[in-house]
Amino acid sequence: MAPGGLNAALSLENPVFKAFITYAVIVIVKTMLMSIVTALNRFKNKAFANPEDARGMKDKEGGRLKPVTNLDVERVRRCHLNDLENVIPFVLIGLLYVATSPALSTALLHFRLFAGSRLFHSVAYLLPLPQPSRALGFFVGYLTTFSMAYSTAAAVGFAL
Ligand SMILES: N[C@@H](CCC(=O)N[C@@H](CS)C(=O)NCC(=O)O)C(=O)O
Repeated sequence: MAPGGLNAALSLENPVFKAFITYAVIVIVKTMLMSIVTALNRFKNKAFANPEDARGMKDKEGGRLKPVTNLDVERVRRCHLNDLENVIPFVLIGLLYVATSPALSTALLHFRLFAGSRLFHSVAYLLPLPQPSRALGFFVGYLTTFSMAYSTAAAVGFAL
């Protein structure tokens, strides 16, 4: 723990905390944008989740649009869910990690690897790129968060 303890670690004077806030905001906003990408794909494919969402829109025969499952929309939804499965642990573990006052260079390496891997995961999922591209994006991010979790637990001496 740095001199000044938890207050100093979780202060805007701490460059590690400031870097964490920046990268956390990037991956959270990126996750939020998946809702917009989902909505755009719903309109593009006329694939709505609820009857009321398709109000005023007609099918090819001029009838009322019925809710349908669309492969493209489902792909975006899985990508969004995968972000949630990974970004939430990163943000929670990241806060604990910052509290242990890691070196700035080590912390930045973790934050950049995580953010870069999540952006790559989405590109690989949405284009899509051939596997194992997406799996690589997933595992780099997953292992990065795991490494932060291990460092955090080690910093407190695995105090069970
Ligand atoms: N919830 C995930 C757990 C495993 C995982 O995240 N795998 C990565 C690499 S293959 C992935 O992109 N899965 C696709 C997905 O979550 O839709 C799944 O069902 O696949």
